[in-house]
Amino acid sequence: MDQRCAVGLDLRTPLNVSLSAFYRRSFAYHTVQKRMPVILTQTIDILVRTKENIIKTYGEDAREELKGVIGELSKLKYEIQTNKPFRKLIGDNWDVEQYNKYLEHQSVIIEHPNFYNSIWLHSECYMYRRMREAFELTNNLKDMDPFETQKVQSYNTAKILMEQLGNYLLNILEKDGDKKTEFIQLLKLNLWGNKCDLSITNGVVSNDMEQSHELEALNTNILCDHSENVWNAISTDTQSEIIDIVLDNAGYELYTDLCLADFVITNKYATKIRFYVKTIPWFISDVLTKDINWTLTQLNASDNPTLRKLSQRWSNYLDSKIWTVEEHDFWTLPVSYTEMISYDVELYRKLSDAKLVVFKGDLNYRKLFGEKNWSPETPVEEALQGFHPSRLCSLRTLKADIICGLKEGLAEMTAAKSEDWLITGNYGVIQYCDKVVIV
Ligand SMILES: O=P(O)(O)OC[C@H]1O[C@](O)(CO)[C@@H](O)[C@@H]1O
Ligand SMILES: [Mn+2]
Repeated sequence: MDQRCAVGLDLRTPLNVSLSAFYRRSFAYHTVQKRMPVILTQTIDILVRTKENIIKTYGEDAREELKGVIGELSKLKYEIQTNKPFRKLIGDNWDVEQYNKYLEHQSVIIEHPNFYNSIWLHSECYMYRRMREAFELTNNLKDMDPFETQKVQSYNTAKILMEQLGNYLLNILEKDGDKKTEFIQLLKLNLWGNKCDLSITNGVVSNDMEQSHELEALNTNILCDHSENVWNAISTDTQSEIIDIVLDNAGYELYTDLCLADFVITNKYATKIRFYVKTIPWFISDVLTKDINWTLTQLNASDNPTLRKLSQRWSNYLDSKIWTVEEHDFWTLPVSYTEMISYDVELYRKLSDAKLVVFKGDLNYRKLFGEKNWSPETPVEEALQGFHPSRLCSLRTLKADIICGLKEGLAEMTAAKSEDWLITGNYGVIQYCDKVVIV
């Protein structure tokens, strides 16, 4: 464990120590203090505003239950604001047991784990899992996604960008261009798709991406660019023909993921792509299976021929199992990926069968690199702390104060240009790590 208990409040996070709201100058503190209560307030607001629609969809019996859910969410907000200790989760799912075991283990290390003395990952995941619990314990609202309204808005905001990217994709799929250049271009477009995330904006849909026609200009903000290594990893033959993509957000980001996957399949760099989704509503915008189906239906109903064409191509990939959607509860546990082997060894083995595993987004980054305040020059291989199921790639725009794998001095230079460089989503990394075999 780290020295959280040994240092006073009001400090920046010490090096090599777990991120936590215990450190007042951290983004974790700001998140627990300001952002998490706002997310709960907004979710409650939406439920209240759309009450009649919800009842129409889920039936009259849902009326009282919805009240109960709103009550639970308000209670949770109060618990955060008054820093109450975490309680055990209720339910019979596998993940409930894992959360409770984890809490028990934490209680041995820290007295009464709570939002401000726990590892940030635990505090934040606990909030989303508690939100889920409120729905799960009802009879009629079990399947409800409280973030659906925001996801729909986000999809609608991105339509113009989707058309542009769709035209570009169909064009490069038809012509005999330089595949490496095209792949790297798509990879970078995909990276910037991660700027569109709803939890960082507290659920507010920004039209940032819509305005930014010059995505190219953003590429100068890639602080570590291993695109060439990623290209080499996909374009050289290995025993495996599978590429795994651990998805992050629905909306424009998901669309960029599907575009990249189409390019990979059409050009035969893999024969199969497995998309890993969350099994419960998560960090507002994270992809669930139903979001993929919904997206394809929307694209198919579009008045734009490019979007319709892509939807048909992608539905065919799914029907013929060239693309599959994979559900595992592990992804929403409050633990880092070094712990995957002990929580879900089958999943670790499954990832090992892929020729490359692509991790999308900021939260995956935090989990890949153990939610620690690394010195920015720490090599990626070291910060992975033994998590090497296969060749790994992380595409992430910076939205949390954790970073590794940067060249000497780059962190300081970037901070001098932009004080908030770690959290605005304006900077990105494309980081690659070869499979490391420990003998
Ligand atoms: O969708 P992403 O890229 O994983 O980002 C989730 C966001 O939520 C946060 O956890 C903050 O609450 C950040 O780490 C990150 O900005
Ligand atoms: Mn996300």
